[in-house]
Amino acid sequence: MWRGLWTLAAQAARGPRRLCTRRSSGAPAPGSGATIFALSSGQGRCGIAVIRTSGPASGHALRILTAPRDLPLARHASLRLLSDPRSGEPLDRALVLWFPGPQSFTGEDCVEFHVHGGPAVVSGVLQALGSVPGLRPAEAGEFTRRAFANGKLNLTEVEGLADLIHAETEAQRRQALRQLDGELGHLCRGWAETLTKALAHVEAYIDFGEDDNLEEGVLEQADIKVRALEVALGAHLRDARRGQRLRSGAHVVVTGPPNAGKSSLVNLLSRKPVSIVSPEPGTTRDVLETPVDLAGFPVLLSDTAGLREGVGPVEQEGVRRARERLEQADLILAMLDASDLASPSSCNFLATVVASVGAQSPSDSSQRLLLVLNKSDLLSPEGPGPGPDLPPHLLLSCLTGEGLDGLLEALRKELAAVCGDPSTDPPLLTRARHQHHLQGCLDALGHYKQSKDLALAAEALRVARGHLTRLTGGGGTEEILDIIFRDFCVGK
Ligand SMILES: Nc1nc2c(ncn2[C@@H]2O[C@H](COP(=O)(O)OP(=O)(O)OP(=O)(O)O)[C@@H](O)[C@H]2O)c(=O)[nH]1
Ligand SMILES: [K+]
Ligand SMILES: [Mg+2]
Repeated sequence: MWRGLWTLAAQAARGPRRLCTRRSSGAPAPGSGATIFALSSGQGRCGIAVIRTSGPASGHALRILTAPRDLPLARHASLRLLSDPRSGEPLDRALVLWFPGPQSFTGEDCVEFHVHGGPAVVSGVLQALGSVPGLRPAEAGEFTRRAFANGKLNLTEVEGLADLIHAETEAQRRQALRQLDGELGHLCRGWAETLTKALAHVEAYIDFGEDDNLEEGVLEQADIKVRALEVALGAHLRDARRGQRLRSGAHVVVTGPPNAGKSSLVNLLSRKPVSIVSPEPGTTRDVLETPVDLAGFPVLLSDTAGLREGVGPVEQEGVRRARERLEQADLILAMLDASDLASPSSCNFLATVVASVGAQSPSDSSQRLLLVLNKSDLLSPEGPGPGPDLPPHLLLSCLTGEGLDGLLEALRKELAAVCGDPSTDPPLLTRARHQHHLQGCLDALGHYKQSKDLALAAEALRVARGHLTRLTGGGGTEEILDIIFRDFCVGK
C-alpha cells in the first residue's frame, strides 16, 4: 500500500515543485519579446556607469557596438572600444561582460557595458543601443520581472531584492539579504510539502477506504502534520508585525513632563536640530517626526509636547496630539528630569504613563517602554541616587552625553524585540501580503479540522496549500506582480 501512497504523494508534490519553472506571470517568456536596455547604476556624474541589456538581441548589440566584433568570453571582463553603429563615431573605451542565457540574472542573454560615467558617454551609448533593431528601453523593474518569469527568483526573493535596493539601515539590509537568499520561500515550500503529504494521506483514504490494506492511521498522520503546521504558522503570525516594522520603521515616541529634555534627546539621537530646545516649559506643541537609524534599526522618532494639565488651548491641543501619538508607539521613551522627580508633573507621569505600560505583561502588550532620567549632570556626585522606588531606568545627560552609549545599547535590545533581529531570528514576514497568505492557510487548516466530509477536508488542504504557493509567486495575478514590481527603478 505504501507504494500507492507515495505515488500519490509524488503526484501531488509536483504541484509546488512547478514553482521553480513558473511562466504564468504574463511577463515575456524567455527568448521571446524585445531586448531591453537601461542604465542600471545611479543617475548623474560618476566614475563608472553600468548599462545592461537583456533579451535575444543582446549578443548582436554587443557585436555591432564593439571592436573587435567577436563575442568576448562568457562572464569575463574584456576591454573594448565602443562606437555608434550608425556613424562609427567612438563613444568610449569600456569593459564589457557577456552573460549568455540561461546563466544570467534574467535567464536571457545579457550584456553589461561598464562605461565612464559622464552624462555624454552614458547618453551616447544608450542612444546607440536604441538604434539597434529589436532593442528598446526597459521599463521600471523589467529586468527583475524577466528573472521572475524565467524562474530565476521567486516572489519573496523579488521582494527581498526590492528591499535590498531600498535598505537604509544595517538590520534592513540583513533582513533583505536573507529574504533574497530565499529563506522565507524555502520555509513556505517546506510547509507546502507537508500539506502535500497530508493531502496524499487523505486522498489515499478516500480512494482505498478502510477495507483496503491501507496503512493504519493514515488520517491520524495527516492530522498530526496539520497540527504541527498550525503551531508553526501561529508562531510566525504572532511575530508578523515585527518584520513589517523592520521594513517600514518602528514608531518610537519620546514623552514626559514639560522640560524633561525630550527635544534635546530627539536632536541628539537624530544628530540634527529637529526640535526647538528652550528653558521654557511647553516649547514643543506639534508632534515632530523624523526618520532615524537607531543602532542599525529603522525608526520613526516622534518628539511630543510635555504632558501637563491646566494650560492654554494651544498647548492643550499639543498634549492631546502627544497622547494620540503615544497610543501608536511601538516603543515609548519615557523621560523625566532626574533633578525634579518629586514635582507633581513627574509623579503624575510615573503614576499614569509609566505605571500603565509597565503593568502590561510583555506578551499581551505590543508596546514597550524605556524610562530615562535626564539631566544626570545636575545630581550631586556624592548625593543619593534618583530614588529607590523607581522602576528600572537609565541615567542620561543630554548636556554632557553621559549615558548615551548605555541608552543606545538598551535601544538596540528593545528594537530587536520590536522589529525582530535579522541576525538571529527565523525568517520574518515583512509584508502584509505574507501575513494575509499565512492567515489564509491557517484558516483553511481550521476548516480541514472541522470538516466531517473527507472530500471537503481534502479541498481545505488544497486551499491551504494554494495560499503558500501564492506567497512565493505561484499562480500570482498580474495585479500583485504590478504592485511588487512598482517598487523597482528602471534598470533593475
Ligand atoms: N543641565 C541639563 N540641562 C538639560 C539637559 N537636557 C536638556 N536640558 C535643558 O532643559 C531645557 C528643556 O529642554 P528641552 O529639550 O526643550 O525639553 P522638552 O522636554 O523638550 O521641553 P518641552 O518641549 O517644553 O516639553 C533646556 O534648557 C535644555 O537646554 C541635560 O541633560 N542637563
Ligand atoms: K522646553
Ligand atoms: Mg520639547
